[in-house]
Amino acid sequence: MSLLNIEIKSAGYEKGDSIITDIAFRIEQGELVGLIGPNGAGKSTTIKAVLGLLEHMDGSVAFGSGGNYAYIPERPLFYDELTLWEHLDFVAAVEELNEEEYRKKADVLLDTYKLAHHAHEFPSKYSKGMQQKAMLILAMITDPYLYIIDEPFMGLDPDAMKLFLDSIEKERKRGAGILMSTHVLDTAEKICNRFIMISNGRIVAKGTLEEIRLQCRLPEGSLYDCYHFLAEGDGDER
Ligand SMILES: Nc1ncnc2c1ncn2[C@@H]1O[C@H](COP(=O)(O)OP(=O)(O)OP(=O)(O)O)[C@@H](O)[C@H]1O
Repeated sequence: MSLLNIEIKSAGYEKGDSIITDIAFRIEQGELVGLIGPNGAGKSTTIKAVLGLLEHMDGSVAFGSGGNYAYIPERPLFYDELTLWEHLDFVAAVEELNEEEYRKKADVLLDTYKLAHHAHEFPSKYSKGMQQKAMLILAMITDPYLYIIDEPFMGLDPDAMKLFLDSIEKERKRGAGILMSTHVLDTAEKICNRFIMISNGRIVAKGTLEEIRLQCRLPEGSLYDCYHFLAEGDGDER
């Protein structure tokens, strides 16, 4: 059974308003799938459809059984009056995590991401990159079977970027599936197993880089070359 199986005929923010059309794909265990496309193409809308946040949704979204999924939004969200440790305690309570185990795991993650000294401060006051790292820790603490990540690279410094990529790889090896939207194509090309390219609310190509190259007739092309070929002329006009 796939970790995620989505078949959207049409979806949008208001009844009858179709922003995305005929979007269908699956995510299997241990797969990192890149959701790629120009500004306004419909990547965030696709993610919102998966999360069940759209007013208009004609189609189906099926999650594989066996645990929880984690959503990491493009703009981190925190409770103003809670410290990072209090956020961790909150997530642990909601997810009913074993106290001893999650505290041990949290210590390691806080250390790895160099947030141990800031764990009793308010994440709402962190820098952008620190907030992104905090969001990632809050997601990883729950051992999700599926991650849905909207543009993770903005604001991360080179060390944080490497940490993030290492974490993603570790989670993938554990068997978690990951759907990740991004504009950072050279990184996506290196780390994603498959891609879904969206333009004007529709899938214009999907598959491995090899398969996308074939679809674009660019046998030697980079992901950027294929993206450029597929998105050319689309811009953000709809
Ligand atoms: N809350 C909203 N209400 C109405 N329309 C919206 C809303 N959010 C986005 N849209 C519209 O949906 C379309 C797709 O936007 P979406 O945010 O999904 O694009 P994206 O591919 O994630 O772009 P970006 O790369 O800029 O983040 C755009 O035309 C946008 O104007």
